[in-house]
Amino acid sequence: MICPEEKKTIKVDSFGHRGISVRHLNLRINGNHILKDISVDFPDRKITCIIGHSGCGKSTLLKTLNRLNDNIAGVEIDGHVYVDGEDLFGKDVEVTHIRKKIGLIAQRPTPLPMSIFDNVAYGCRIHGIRKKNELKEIVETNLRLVGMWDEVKDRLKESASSLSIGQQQRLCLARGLAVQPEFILGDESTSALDPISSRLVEDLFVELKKKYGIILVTHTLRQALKMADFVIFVYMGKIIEMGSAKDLLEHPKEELTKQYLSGIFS
Ligand SMILES: Nc1ncnc2c1ncn2[C@@H]1O[C@H](COP(=O)(O)OP(=O)(O)OP(=O)(O)O)[C@@H](O)[C@H]1O
Repeated sequence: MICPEEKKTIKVDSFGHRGISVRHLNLRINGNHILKDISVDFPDRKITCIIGHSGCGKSTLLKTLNRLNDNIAGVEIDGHVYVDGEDLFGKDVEVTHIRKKIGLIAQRPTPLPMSIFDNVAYGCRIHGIRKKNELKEIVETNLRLVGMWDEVKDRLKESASSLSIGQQQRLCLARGLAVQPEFILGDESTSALDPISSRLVEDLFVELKKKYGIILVTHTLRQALKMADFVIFVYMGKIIEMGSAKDLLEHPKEELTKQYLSGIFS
């Protein structure tokens, strides 16, 4: 599914699922070449984990897929990212449209300073949904999806900040899912959580891949082993190796990948 060769349109597999295609993506900040000629396909309904040393560009790659690097001072981006055949950097593409399609779950939970209900309803209101009953249904559906409905159904009007950190992270996931994205990006989304909350979110990602394409940055090889269908190893801004999780994690081909994995596992 993941292949580096040149393609201008995204591949639609035999089930009609689509994905994100990155082609010759370069990103510089104040002349520093951070992402170097990245070409990769991220398949739909699979989990792809991006691994690599601190500072190699994992988060920058993820943020680029959500157009979060656009406003960094001194940033220059060239190359292409296609989502449903649409160029992410195309002239007429609106950032809100992209963020609806591709939701990002940050490292630390980022609940908005409002109630639990309003957090989940937030994006839908922005996208024009106003009817109370419709919003109620959306909030319930998405809180159920992240396994939180029973925990919070009697306190929906309470501030989101009253939730535990693990609950806040699941709430953020519910907020992202409420606008019906196609892809979910997770930037070390469990690293601020306790082990039990972390496992809950990991299990959730595995469940969610039935409906969504998921791309996760992780430092935890255990997570990659548990969740990933595909793994990409990045070193100093370049993709060194990519492939099925089993092949790459258990039988890496490249020396740099071997060194990285042996350092982590030893
Ligand atoms: N806003 C910025 N301004 C200048 N340099 C930046 C900026 N954001 C990232 N960088 C640089 O880009 C490089 C890649 O950073 P990035 O955060 O993508 O790495 P990472 O692999 O996600 O690291 P970590 O695992 O530690 O989170 C680093 O050298 C970093 O200092």
